[in-house]
Amino acid sequence: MLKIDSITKKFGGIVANNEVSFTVEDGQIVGLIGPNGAGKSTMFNMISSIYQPTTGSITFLGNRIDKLPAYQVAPLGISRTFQNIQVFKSMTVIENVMVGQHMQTKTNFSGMVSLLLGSRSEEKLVYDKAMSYLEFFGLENLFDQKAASLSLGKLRLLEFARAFATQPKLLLLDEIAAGLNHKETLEMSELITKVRDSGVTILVVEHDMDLVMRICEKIIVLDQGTKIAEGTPKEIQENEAVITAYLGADIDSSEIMEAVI
Ligand SMILES: Nc1ncnc2c1ncn2[C@@H]1O[C@H](COP(=O)(O)OP(=O)(O)OP(=O)(O)O)[C@@H](O)[C@H]1O
Repeated sequence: MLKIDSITKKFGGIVANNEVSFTVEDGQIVGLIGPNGAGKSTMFNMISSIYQPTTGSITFLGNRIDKLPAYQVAPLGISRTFQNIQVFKSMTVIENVMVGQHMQTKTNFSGMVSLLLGSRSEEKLVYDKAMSYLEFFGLENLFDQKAASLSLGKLRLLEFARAFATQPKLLLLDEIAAGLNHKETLEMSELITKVRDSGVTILVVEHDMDLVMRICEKIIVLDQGTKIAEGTPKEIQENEAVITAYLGADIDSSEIMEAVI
């Protein structure tokens, strides 16, 4: 589904990604991990075309996307959430999801605004569909609440629901569990798996190792811009380069995973 081929991204003298290559297969949940500053967000920003790579290529479903502007990449079937949640805080929960749906209807954004105002016959259809997304994410009882009034956990769910409502083929989740408590993180893990089971391929950037190890089939590890490991959760937990990158020291691998997890 997604092929990252020898991607390098430089910001002046800083090499944020250095010759990074990996693939994401259809139906997988893949984790992109690494210590702070490893280049994870930069990679996400290139896949969603916020940045263009300095060199290398990104292919999505057989099409080169690394030179496309972001507004052309999203309709191809890539959606994302952001580390700093980006929902419309003055809109209600259901309105946020309806806006997320606009790419999948014949209605453009201004049409969607009139739709939100209730002037189109398509409204009920879009509203009902939005409500079914809210039910999927357990947010249906909050449908008429302003997003600004939601807790962090519910806001993360709302952003997830809004991204899912665009009906992506590939969903990029950027630290979706950041700030969540243990119970919320467990629920988020189950939700991510449920979304994948509904037919969406998922790439996650995540610092919560418990979540990553539980849900990912494959994990890519970056350190200082360079890919240092790739493998199953078990392989990654036993990888010496990963252990050293996280703790900056040579210690026993059983200790590291306790420390990291
Ligand atoms: N727009 C930018 N301009 C200059 N340098 C940048 C820019 N974006 C990222 N960098 C640098 O690129 C490197 C990789 O940053 P990036 O944010 O991708 O890492 P990360 O793995 O996502 O880190 P974190 O886990 O802390 O979010 C860092 O040295 C960062 O300072």
